[in-house]
Amino acid sequence: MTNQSKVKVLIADDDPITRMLLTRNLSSWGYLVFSAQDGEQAWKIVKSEPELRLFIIDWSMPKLNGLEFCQCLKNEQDFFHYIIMLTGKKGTENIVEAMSNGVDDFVTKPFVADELRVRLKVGERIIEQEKRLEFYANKDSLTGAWNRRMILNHLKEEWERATRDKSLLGVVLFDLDFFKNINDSYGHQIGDDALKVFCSIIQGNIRPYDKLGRYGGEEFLLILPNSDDVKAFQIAERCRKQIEKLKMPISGHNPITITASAGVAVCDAGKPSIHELFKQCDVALYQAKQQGRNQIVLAKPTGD
Ligand SMILES: Nc1nc2c(ncn2[C@@H]2O[C@H](COP(=O)(O)OP(=O)(O)OP(=O)(O)O)[C@@H](O)[C@H]2O)c(=O)[nH]1
Repeated sequence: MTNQSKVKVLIADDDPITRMLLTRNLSSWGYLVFSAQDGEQAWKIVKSEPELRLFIIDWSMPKLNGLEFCQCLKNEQDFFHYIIMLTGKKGTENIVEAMSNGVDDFVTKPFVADELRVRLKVGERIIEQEKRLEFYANKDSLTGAWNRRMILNHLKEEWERATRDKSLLGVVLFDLDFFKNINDSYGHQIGDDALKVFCSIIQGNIRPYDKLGRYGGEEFLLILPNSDDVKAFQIAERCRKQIEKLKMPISGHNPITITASAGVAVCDAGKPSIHELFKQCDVALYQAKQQGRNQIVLAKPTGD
């Protein structure tokens, strides 16, 4: 198993012997272990390892104790974490206090390895279920792009950030060309495949912090933080070229090609408003369709 495919676990304990025992056991069970000697160090690791979801945390630690660490996690990150508190404390009162403060499971030291192992497995199962729920709530199940609600949320967040930081924000509204013909000629399944291929091409051409979402049936919104009009246009054009070049194999037919048109608009330090920005994209997209499709049009700023 490569390190990339291993489940990550953060252990935080001020006792070096516990850390050593945990690291040895967890590594032999196939986990990728991150180790911290206090809550503050644990918090730093959380910031640099966003995929961490599973934690074994001591209660009494210097700087930030286990319960405070839990509160930070729950307050600052809106995805699910599974936290096992491994502590010298015992008894109902402590269990109630820990679990009322966001801890998911409670194990008293000294731990029994086999028991800890199955408790970690429970955590992994719950995290997997939560990830599946997150996916269905936030993503378009066909293409894996953000769904309409989420991409509009992201647009609002990025617009607010650009306003605050006085930075640029590029937005691209894509629409597949003559998509109805694809469905009518080859069936809905091929239409669905074309949507998936389209999205994978775009995802392969954007930066990790850019966001692609399905705005409507065959309309997709791409958010490009810190991109001026030249950069946003270039990214859209690069995607368009790759889409037009692709030959989609279809059984019983010659491979088909798909094309897309897009409108690009940019805001600078929150100007224009989201509403206007979107309108500009829409007008530019309409123009791209009118001019013959398979092209990108950069919106003309109209003032807000
Ligand atoms: N296969 C499939 N088709 C979809 C999906 N969502 C929307 N569509 C189809 O997309 C087509 C969009 O058609 P139109 O709005 O007429 O646009 P178009 O044919 O792409 O033409 P232009 O945009 O003018 O180039 C419709 O036939 C919808 O049924 C989907 O999830 N899967």
